[in-house]
Amino acid sequence: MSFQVASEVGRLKTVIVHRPGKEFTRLSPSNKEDLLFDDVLWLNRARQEHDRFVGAMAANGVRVLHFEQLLGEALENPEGRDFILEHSFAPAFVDPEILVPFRDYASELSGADLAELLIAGVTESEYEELVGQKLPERVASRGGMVLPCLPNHLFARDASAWAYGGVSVNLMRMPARRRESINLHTLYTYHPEFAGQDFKRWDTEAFLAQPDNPEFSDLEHSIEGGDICIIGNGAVMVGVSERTGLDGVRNLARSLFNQGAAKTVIALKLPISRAFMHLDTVMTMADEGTFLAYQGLGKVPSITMRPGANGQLEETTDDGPGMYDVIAKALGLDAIKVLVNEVDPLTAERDQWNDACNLLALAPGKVLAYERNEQANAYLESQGIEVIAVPGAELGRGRGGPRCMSCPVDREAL
Ligand SMILES: NC(=[NH2+])NCCC[C@H](N)C(=O)O
Repeated sequence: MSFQVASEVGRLKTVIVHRPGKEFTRLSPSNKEDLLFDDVLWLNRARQEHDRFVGAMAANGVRVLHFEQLLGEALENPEGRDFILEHSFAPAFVDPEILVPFRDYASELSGADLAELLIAGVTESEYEELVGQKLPERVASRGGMVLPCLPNHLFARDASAWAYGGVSVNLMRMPARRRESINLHTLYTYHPEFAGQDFKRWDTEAFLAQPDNPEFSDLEHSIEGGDICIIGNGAVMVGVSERTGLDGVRNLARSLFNQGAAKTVIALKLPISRAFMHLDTVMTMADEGTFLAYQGLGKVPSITMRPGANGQLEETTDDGPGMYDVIAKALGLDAIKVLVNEVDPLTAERDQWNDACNLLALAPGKVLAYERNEQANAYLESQGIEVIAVPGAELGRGRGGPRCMSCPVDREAL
């Protein structure tokens, strides 16, 4: 397998996805907000939709890897297993009183069963049956889960993101998603198809400072893949958002520059809100030099980072008006094309909420999009973009579309 993501739109070759599973049987009206979902899901329908999504990629020659299977395989490696047992069964996530028997139980599982348990979590009632011990009264009275489920693995884009010849395992902003990074680190470090292969890690120090650190208070260091857009020509555009802090962008820029993997990183300052949680909820690429943007985004301020003297970052700021020129310059183009569907603002807002801007390019000018955004897709077609529409009535309830649900590992250069 080769590992190289040098653009957003070159022909997509290999991708990691996560098919929704048992974790969604735990998503409920009382916990959905903490788990970052706007509604509960009908699991079987969500799985059918996801199969269509995967089928559309496979039909276009994409090799689709399944996260849960990869994690299970990585956990067959004793060191991978030890790492995950130590950091996931840690006081930050599991009540200290049950930590030891719970970890002992988990350590006996097969790789596949342990992977499922880590993603699906364990409810209080399951615990007693599985571990064969009564839950202490204090723990049992919480009415929740003794190991929380991780439904946001569905959005495979966020916890790790590939850029040029390497991957960043990300420091997630929201507590509900922090354990995802532990799983991704385990996969990339211990899975036979990834371990020791020819790729870099952009995160290492940041990640290792985080795995199960209960304080994790320095949110300016967080970064999530939905904010990271590999625009090409050695440039990366990163949203500073509800999820990504400016220091997180700077850390990524330093890692990329130190290895000569990139020469420009543009930090775009987004409004801080759930609807705009990541850059890819409001702006993605559809073709070479061509972007699709939500009309409500407008032009936002940016900081352009380039390698400076003595390993420092050289930063140039723009207050907003120059946004498109800043991007064009990083791409070495005279201008970029930004497609904005000028419809009634309420329509635009509804479409954006349903991920109309969250495109996954399979090749230049050929994108996957949710079929529900009929009018937005017709607009794209009118602009010469080929749209392959996939269902997302259930999948979209967590606010993520085709781009969010995919983690490209290998993409042809332009
Ligand atoms: N790249 C993205 N836009 N991901 C969407 C993530 C949605 C997820 N429920 C969250 O709130 O974290």
